[in-house]
Amino acid sequence: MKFPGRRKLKHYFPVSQPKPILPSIDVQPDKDTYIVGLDETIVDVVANVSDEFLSQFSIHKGLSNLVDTDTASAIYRELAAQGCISDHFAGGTIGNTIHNYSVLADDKSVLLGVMSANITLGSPAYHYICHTSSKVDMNHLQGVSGDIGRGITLITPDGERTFAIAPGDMDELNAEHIPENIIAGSAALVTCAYPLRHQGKPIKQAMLTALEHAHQHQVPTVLTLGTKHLVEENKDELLDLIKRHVNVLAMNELEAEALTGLSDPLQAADQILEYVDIVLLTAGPDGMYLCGYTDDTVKRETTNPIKSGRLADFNRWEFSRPMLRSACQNPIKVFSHIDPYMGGPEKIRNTNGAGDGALSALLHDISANHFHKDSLPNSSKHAAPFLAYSSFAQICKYSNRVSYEILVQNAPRLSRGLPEREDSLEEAYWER
Ligand SMILES: Nc1ncnc2c1ncn2[C@@H]1O[C@H](COP(=O)(O)OP(=O)(O)OP(=O)(O)O)[C@@H](O)[C@H]1O
Ligand SMILES: O=c1[nH]cnc2c1ncn2[C@@H]1O[C@H](CO)[C@@H](O)[C@H]1O
Repeated sequence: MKFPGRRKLKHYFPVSQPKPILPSIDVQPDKDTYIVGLDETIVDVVANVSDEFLSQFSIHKGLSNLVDTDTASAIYRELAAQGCISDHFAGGTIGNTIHNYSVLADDKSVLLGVMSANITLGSPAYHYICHTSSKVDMNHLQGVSGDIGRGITLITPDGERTFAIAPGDMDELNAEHIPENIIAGSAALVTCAYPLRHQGKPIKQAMLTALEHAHQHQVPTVLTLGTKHLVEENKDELLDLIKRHVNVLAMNELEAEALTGLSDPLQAADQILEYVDIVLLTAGPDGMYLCGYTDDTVKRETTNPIKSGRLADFNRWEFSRPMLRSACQNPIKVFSHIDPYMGGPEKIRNTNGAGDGALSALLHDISANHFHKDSLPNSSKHAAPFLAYSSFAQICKYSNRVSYEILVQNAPRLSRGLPEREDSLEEAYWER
């Protein structure tokens, strides 16, 4: 082979040197830092519609609606006839979260779920694979004969997104495809409550098995609630699952209210902290809350202005780092809140995936702590068994920033990482 430019022969094949080790794509539990996500694999079929279109098919705005095959086909036909399907994006709330994690961390993650065994051009599975980061290890997926799920994503003129979900084979994932060793070596396991609405399907048991493995191997477990009516319809079962298996619970304010009956996000988070160690609660234009525990001996006071809501001076200890409640001798609750980055974008393209983006940033912080602890166990950063690398306030900033990035684009997944250094917020703000 001829190489371009002038080279010395000995540089062509440096046989006296050991072969360079090529980075492997497969996750290696003893070497890599990674997270595992279990999801209903779904491709989002995006269409812009009017509010009347939603009423025509009795679709509840802002929520994830399960539809049967006939209704899905009728919606699809109508959208195709009106020519308003704009895109196919890989979706699924956990698929989005771990893809974003891999983009932000520039590191590996593992996806557990199903995938069509035979993928044809233009099929849902094809779109899914095309739009997923190569750092997401898909070697543990279960092959199925049919299609993955289709999430018809209906965007109304206000930018709000509503789903009509046609499940396909997305719920066929079975417990035999849950690799215990991969979960045991991970920095966190993240999954969602959606499988609970498919009671007779194998995915529910697969999810429980994954959570049990994580629990057994002291891997932090993260659950996201999905959508409001799912919480309303499965509240008791969900609460039971949360109390037994979940460390970090993510939700929006509607799901928090459905779970607790409390419309005030702070009060809802306060109550949910009786069951879990960290609560990530996103509240659309009202920003987000990150709440949890730290030990009294390592609490740190904020230098930000003190805020009060239904709880007085609630953000006082937001410069503390999260800990498992069981790891604290004297646990204290910590609450942090942040308004949308730069007051929110001037134009929201699509809110789809904004909450998933926030969660991926939190997961990145948790895995960074795991990595740092593995590399430098004696560092003062690990003087106490913290769950995350940064403080509640800092994680809020990061999560909020990622959500902003999702709001200004059409897809629910990041196409690139965040800039290393942000412009000064003030300058960028006043320039626009
Ligand atoms: N209208 C808005 N204006 C400003 N910021 C917003 C708006 N909507 C969302 N955000 C930002 O995005 C974050 C997450 O949004 P939201 O609460 O809508 O998530 P979500 O309902 O869980 O979304 P999804 O389920 O689609 O991932 C908010 O905490 C906020 O920072
Ligand atoms: O029933 C479901 N199961 C799994 N993911 C879902 C379901 N409904 C909607 N989404 C996913 O949620 C993401 C935004 O948070 C969307 O990308 C959509 O695919």
